[in-house]
Amino acid sequence: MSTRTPLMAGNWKMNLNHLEAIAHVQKLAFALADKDYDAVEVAVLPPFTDLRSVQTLVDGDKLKIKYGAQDVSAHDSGAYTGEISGSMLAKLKCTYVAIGHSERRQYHHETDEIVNAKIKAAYKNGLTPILCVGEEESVREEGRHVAYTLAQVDGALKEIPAEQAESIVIAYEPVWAIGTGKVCGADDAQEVCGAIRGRLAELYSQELADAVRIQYGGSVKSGNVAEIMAKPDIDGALIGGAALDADEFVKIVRFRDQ
Ligand SMILES: O=C(CO)COP(=O)(O)O
Repeated sequence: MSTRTPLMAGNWKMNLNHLEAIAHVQKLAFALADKDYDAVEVAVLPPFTDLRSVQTLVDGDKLKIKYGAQDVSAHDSGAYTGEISGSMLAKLKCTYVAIGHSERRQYHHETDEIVNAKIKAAYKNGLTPILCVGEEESVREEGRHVAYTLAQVDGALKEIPAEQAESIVIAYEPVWAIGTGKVCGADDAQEVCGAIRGRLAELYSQELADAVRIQYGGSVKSGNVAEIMAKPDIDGALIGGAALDADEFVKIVRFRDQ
């Protein structure tokens, strides 16, 4: 029986301004009870411009909800126009930072080397990375999805010591299932999440692999989350569209009731 606490994280992507963010987090805080947080860790990943407002709300009302960013610069500081450093996120008391989301890989040409550098920047600043991996549809059609995803894991974790890697969260998000309504079958998701855990055992140790949380992401909704969460190597979900609806996100957090 796993002792891993499930992590349900809402990736808002480029949605909700800071005023909408406050209203949304207040709704979540109102709906979620202490027993929800005992069963599940709940996090939101708003746009950078919302983080200060979310921090003020979470700190002021002592909310149990965690928050983090959707990306971080690989650099410490300096002439990097438009970038946000790990120390800036740490100053806002972010817990998490998503790294290597497929939309960053696709639209911003982030390679495994860049992802690796960003993971190092996150750990340097005490942030917990949510490393996103997953294959495009063509790769799955060719039956190379496991090898492809494991190569992304290898690249991202290069030179990351066990003392750091033991806290990482890995989100398996098959690109073809993101925002498409095409959810990956629970067995297919388990296949890759199980393989990721196996790779962590090879790279580090079985003990470390057993401690790391592996999420599934891609068209997760209240109607499919229970089936996905029933799989032994899936420890939570990274939720896009459905996380923008507070009622739906709360239902996902309460996946055991679905
Ligand atoms: O990319 C995702 C979360 O990071 C998933 O997005 P959807 O839940 O909208 O498919």
